[in-house]
Amino acid sequence: MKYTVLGAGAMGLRYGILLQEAGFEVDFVDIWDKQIAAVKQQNGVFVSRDGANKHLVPINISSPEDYQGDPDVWIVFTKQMQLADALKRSQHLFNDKQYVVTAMNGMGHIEKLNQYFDSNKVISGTAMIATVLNGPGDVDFMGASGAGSMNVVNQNEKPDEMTKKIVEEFSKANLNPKLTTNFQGTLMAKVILNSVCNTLCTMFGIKMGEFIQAPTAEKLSKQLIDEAFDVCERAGITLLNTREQEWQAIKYASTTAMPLHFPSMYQDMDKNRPTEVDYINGYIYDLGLKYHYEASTHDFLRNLVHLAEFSKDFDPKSLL
Ligand SMILES: NC(=O)C1=CN([C@@H]2O[C@H](COP(=O)(O)OP(=O)(O)OC[C@H]3O[C@@H](n4cnc5c(N)ncnc54)[C@H](OP(=O)(O)O)[C@@H]3O)[C@@H](O)[C@H]2O)C=CC1
Ligand SMILES: CC(C)(CO)C(=O)C(=O)O
Repeated sequence: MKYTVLGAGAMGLRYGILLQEAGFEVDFVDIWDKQIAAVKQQNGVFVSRDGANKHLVPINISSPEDYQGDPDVWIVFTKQMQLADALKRSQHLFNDKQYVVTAMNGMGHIEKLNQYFDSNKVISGTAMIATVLNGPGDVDFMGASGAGSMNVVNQNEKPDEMTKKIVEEFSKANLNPKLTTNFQGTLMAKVILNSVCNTLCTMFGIKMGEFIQAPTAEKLSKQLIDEAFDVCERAGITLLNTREQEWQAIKYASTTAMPLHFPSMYQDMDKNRPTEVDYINGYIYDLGLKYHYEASTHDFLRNLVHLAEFSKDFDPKSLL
């Protein structure tokens, strides 16, 4: 099938290049001008694995306004804050026969996708695949080839032939997809993992492998897991994991799967960009409020991340 990636950043490049290398036709569309300019100027993307073996991979990249393709499947991987703009600028390229796949972190993206794609054509998921964009046109795939994995779930929870074909092609691309039929429970399980690993590693500027060795890691994680599970129970969401399995998933990711990874939220904070915390810890807190429950630790952490964002932007000279 033919794929077009919308959002050719770290994860968009990872998915698109792995599919391209597996023999599928892939184009890339981005709203980030510097990325398009760098890729065009150097005739491709520099790809490394764990910081080594940097090599140039040719790709087709355009802005939405310049793109003319008609893919079978869109793969959407923007940051949550960029999605509305990316979809609006690309809307002339969408049609009723196309499917859309996304494994963005946080929550908020599905409603935006549904403004352009029928829920029967929306396939979401979660990616345990760590990737770093060093800068425009330069991406680092973290972890050994084939090490990451993902969950795939239809918004309508009814996998059709097209879904099975996408899963088959993603398997050929070494993305290790696992099909589930619990939409909210699959997505929220990843939101909870990110609400622990991404947020705490970002606050302290540490890698996941460092966080998990801290004597307080289990206590901190379990407090956040418990609050998030309390919210989901009130919202009627049956999570994919039990509380204990969620903690084990965090331990496995941090100890074994990606100990050297700075989560994507840290990468944003480090480069003075806004983070996705409102779509992760903030989403959990806001969902709880709808059911008269305050996930106050998630709210406190969300506000700490915002304080850190603010302090990064703050000019101390303004105090003089
Ligand atoms: N990276 C990862 O390991 C994982 C990420 N995800 C999720 O996937 C989605 C896409 O995230 P991801 O692919 O990480 O993000 P991107 O790599 O797409 O983010 C890149 C964006 O950041 C901005 N940017 C500006 N300057 C730089 C720079 N020097 N280096 C890098 N980026 C710059 C640009 O937007 P602008 O100029 O407008 O700020 C650019 O479009 C998110 O929802 C994320 O949470 C999920 C699993 C793993
Ligand atoms: C790779 C992983 C799972 C780490 O939490 C992630 O989702 C991220 O970096 O945003």
